[in-house]
Amino acid sequence: MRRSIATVSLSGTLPEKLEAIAAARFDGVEIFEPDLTGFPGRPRDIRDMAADLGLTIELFQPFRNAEGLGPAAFQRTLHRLERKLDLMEELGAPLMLVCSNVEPDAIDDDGLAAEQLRAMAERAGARGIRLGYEALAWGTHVSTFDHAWRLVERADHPHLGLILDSFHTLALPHDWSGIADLPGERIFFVQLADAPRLDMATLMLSRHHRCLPGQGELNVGGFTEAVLRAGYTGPLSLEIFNDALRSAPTRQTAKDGMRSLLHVEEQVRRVEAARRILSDGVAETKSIATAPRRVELFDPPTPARLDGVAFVEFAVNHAAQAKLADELKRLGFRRLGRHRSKDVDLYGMGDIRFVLNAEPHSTAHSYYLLHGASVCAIAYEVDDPLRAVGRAEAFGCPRFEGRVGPNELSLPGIRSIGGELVYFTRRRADGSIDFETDFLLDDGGAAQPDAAHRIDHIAQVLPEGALDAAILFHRAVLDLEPEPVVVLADPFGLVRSRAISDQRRRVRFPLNIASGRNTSAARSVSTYLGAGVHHIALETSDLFAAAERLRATGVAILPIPANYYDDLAARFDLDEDLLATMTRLNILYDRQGDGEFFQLYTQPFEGRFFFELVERRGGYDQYGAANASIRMAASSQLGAHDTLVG
Ligand SMILES: O=C(O)c1ccc(O)c(O)c1
Ligand SMILES: [Mg+2]
Repeated sequence: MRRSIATVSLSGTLPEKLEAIAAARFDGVEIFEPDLTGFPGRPRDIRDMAADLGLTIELFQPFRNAEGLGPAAFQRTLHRLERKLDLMEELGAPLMLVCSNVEPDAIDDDGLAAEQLRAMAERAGARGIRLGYEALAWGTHVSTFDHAWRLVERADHPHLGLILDSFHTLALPHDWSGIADLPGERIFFVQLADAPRLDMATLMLSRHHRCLPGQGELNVGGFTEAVLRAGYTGPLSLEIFNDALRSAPTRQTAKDGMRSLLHVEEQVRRVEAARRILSDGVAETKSIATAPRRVELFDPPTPARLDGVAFVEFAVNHAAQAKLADELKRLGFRRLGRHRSKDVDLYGMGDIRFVLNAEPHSTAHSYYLLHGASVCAIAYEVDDPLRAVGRAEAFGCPRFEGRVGPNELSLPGIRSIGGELVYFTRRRADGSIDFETDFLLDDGGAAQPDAAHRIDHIAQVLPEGALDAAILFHRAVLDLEPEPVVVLADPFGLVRSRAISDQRRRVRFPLNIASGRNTSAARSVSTYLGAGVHHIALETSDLFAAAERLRATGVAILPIPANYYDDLAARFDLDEDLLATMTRLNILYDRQGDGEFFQLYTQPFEGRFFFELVERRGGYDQYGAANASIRMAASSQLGAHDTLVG
C-alpha cells in the first residue's frame, strides 16, 4: 500500500513538513494550497525538495466551489482552473482535488454540475492532469459519496474520477455499504481521517476535531476494507484537520501518522478475516468476499496474549526507596528479594510486583532526576515477549536494551511515547515470572493474608494534547481498546479521562488529561515534567478487611467528607451498618446494574502518586468515575505539599 499524508495535517513550514513526512517513511504527500501559497519559493522548488526527499507529490488541493454555477461564474472557474493547472504542471502534481460546492447559491442541477465537471476535466486532461471530485459532508447539494459518483459517472470523462474521504463518508448517518460496489479504477484517491462522535455541526467537527485513524470512533478500518474490495490501488492518505496537531511537534505527528496508517492496514486484514468467516458456506457471496486483494498490506506479528501487569518499576533515590518501602510494607507488601548486581529491591503481595530502583547511572536514575520519585517502567506478562517486542518495533517503537549483569536476563523492552519503558516478560511452567531470576529471593518473613492480590488499573496523567497519541500507541502496539471519554470535575478545572483496556480486563489504564492549568493533574504534569503514573489501584476480594488492616498498620487514608455518605444514603438503598462502616473506613461506593464497586485511596506519596484499593462485585466494569470528583476535592483539602496529584 502506498502511504501518503496531506501537509495540512502537520505543524511547521512546508520544508519542515516535507522533511518530517519523509523521515516517517511516507511514500507521498498531498500539497495543501495554503502551504504552497505561503512558501517563499516557486512550485518547482517544492517539486525538487519532494524529489530529493524521495516523496511523490500525489495531489494538489483543494479547488473549491467550481460546479453548479451560472455561465459567468463558470467562466471565472475555468480561468482560475487554468492558473492552478499552470501551478500543478510546475509542481509536478498529477491530480487535483475538486470539492463539492458549499456556496448557498450553488445551482441544484446534476446535469449542469456534471457538464461543468466534464468541461474542467477536458481542460485538465489537455495538460495530462486528472481531477478527483470529493463530496464535502456540508456541500450545498452534493454531500455524499454516491451523489458525487453519480456526477462523475454522468460527466463520463477519463480525466475525472472520484475522491473518497472517510470523514465525509462516516461522519454523516448515511449508508456507505455501496462503496465496495464502485469501480475501483474510477476512485482516483482515498483520504483517511477519524473523529470522535461529538454532537456538533459536521463542518466544525471536520475542521477542528478530526484525528488520526485509531484515535476516534469512526470505522475507518471497515471503510478502507470496502475501498480496497472495490479494487482501489492508489495511496491511502491522511488528511487531518486538527487544532492540537497544528501546534504539535511536526516529526512526532508524522510518526504517529505512520503508526496510524499501519494500524488501519492491520484493521483491514481483520475485517477481511471476519468477512471470510461470515461468508464461509454462503456460496454466492463467497467469491465477492474472498476476491484477491490487489495491494499488499502491513502484516505485523500478531499481538501477544496479555495476561496482566507483571511488575511496576519505581525510580527512586535512597531516601525515597526507604520511605516507599515503608509505605508498601504497611500496605501489606513483603520484600521478596534484592537484585543480583544492582541497587534494586523487589516487593510483592499476591500477584503484584513492585520494583524499587535506586541504582545510580541507570535509566531509572535519569528518570528520577528528571521526574522525581515516580513509575519509570511497566512490564506486561505475555505469552511471547519477543513477539510483543517485534510487533512494537514494527509499529515504530524503539527497542530498549538495558545493561545486563552476570546471571541476569535481558528483558525485551521498548521505549514508550512518554519516555518510560515498557517490558515484556513471561510466566514459567513453575509459576514464577521470568524477570524474578534477576533477584536473589528472600525466604519470606511471616506470611500474612494479602490485602490485595493483583493490579486492577494504573491511572496516568498526560500533558494536554497527548491523549490521542497515547490511545493510538496502546491500541496499535498492545491491542488495547479505548473506553468512552468521561469528564471529571476537579476543584480547579476539568479532567478528561479515557480508559484503555484489553477485552479480558487484565490490563486497564485510565488516561487523564487536565484541561485547566491548575487542576491537580495539570500541576502534576508541569511540576514533574511530563506524563506519569498518577495512581495504582490494587484489587482485593475483601476491601473491608483490608481497610481495617491498613488502619492498624497506620497507612494514611484519604479522608472522605461526611456529606458524601449522606448523599450515598440518598442515592442508594444501602444498609445502615454498611454505610456506617464505609464512613468510618473512608470507603467510596459506586453501582452499575447489578455490579457494585468499593474503593479507598491512600494519601499521596511525596505529592506524586497514591494507591487505591478496589473491590469489584457482580461484574462492575468501571472505575468509580462518580467518585473521582470527591477524591479530587478531598485531596485538595490536604496540606499543600500533598495536594499535587489530588
Ligand atoms: O474543509 C474543507 O474545506 C476540506 C477541503 C478539502 C478536503 O479534502 C476536505 O476533506 C475538506
Ligand atoms: Mg478530504
